Amino acid sequence: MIYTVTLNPALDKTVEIPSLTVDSVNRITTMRTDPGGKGINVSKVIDKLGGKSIAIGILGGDTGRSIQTALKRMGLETDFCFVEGETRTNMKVIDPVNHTNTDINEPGVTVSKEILDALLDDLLEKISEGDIVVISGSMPKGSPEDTYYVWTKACREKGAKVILDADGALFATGVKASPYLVKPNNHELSRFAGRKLETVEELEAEAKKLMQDYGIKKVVVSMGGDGALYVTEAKTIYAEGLKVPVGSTVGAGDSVVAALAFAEENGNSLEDTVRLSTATGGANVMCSGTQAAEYEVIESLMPKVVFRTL
Ligand SMILES: Nc1ncnc2c1ncn2[C@@H]1O[C@H](COP(=O)(O)OP(=O)(O)OP(=O)(O)O)[C@@H](O)[C@H]1O
Ligand SMILES: O=P(O)(O)OC[C@@]1(O)O[C@H](CO)[C@@H](O)[C@@H]1O
Repeated sequence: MIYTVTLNPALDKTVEIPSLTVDSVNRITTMRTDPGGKGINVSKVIDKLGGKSIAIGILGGDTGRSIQTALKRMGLETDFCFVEGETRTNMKVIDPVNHTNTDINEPGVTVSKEILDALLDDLLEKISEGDIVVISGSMPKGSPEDTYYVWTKACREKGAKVILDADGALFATGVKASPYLVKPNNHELSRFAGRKLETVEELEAEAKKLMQDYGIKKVVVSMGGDGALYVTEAKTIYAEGLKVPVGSTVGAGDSVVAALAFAEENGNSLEDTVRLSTATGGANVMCSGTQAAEYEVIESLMPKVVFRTL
């Protein structure tokens, strides 16, 4: 089974504002809302790929209830813990004239360490050897900085494979617990390295260093429209990004993580994983908001994926 952990979900409100201008009145031309937060997006995409997952995490208030209802309506299995406060609403502003995507993310609810510990205990009771646990996104206020380290270590000790997708200090502490796979984007990996990594060679070297230093088995470095680098002990593959019409790039990384988890569960070869992840990423950027792409679109893109072993 695949479990996705979203400690700080969000209702994503995606609005279109042609020629967005700061210090001025801006008018919205279209808008949509989607249940979001990185782990939740992963669960939505796994479902489209034909897989099953259980989405866990923390929700609060009417916004939290509307997210839970939307996910149930999609047929997803969930097991969220409800806390005091209101789950955040994140604004995603798309400017179709200047081709920009601007994220305005709220901080989210405040939680206590006791709530996090209870949620982790609950997860540890559910998981067993061979399960996949996807831990991604930011954490609610009040969470200790080492939360992803603690969760990764505990899940790993139960024999689960942890996929970690986080940024900054959450990533830097999380990797110390040896997750199975990490998926930083090139900017996140640069921040971790403390210097700008520009070439594929520099990104591959840093990914290999991560694997050596922390015992991580696989590192996937995504590079937006420039594709992704898949680094394993056996080989490294570079996949070009697909040329697709862009609806919204928000959640592109989550869709790649979903494909990676799904491929891992199914024991896919690295080549098949690369094809599926690239097509899933491409199909999802064609969608508006954080809507998950239909499998037919993903399938139609698979033969177009271009990759090479480095
Ligand atoms: N403009 C684009 N055109 C085609 N494919 C894209 C584009 N942007 C992203 N992708 C696909 O999605 C994958 C992940 O994108 P990206 O590197 O932006 O992830 P990310 O930074 O983690 O995203 P996010 O944090 O918004 O979820 C890329 O490797 C690529 O396959
Ligand atoms: O604030 P975080 O947790 O880092 O990111 C949250 C978020 O931007 O990530 C998803 C896209 O990846 C969105 O659904 C959501 O709004």
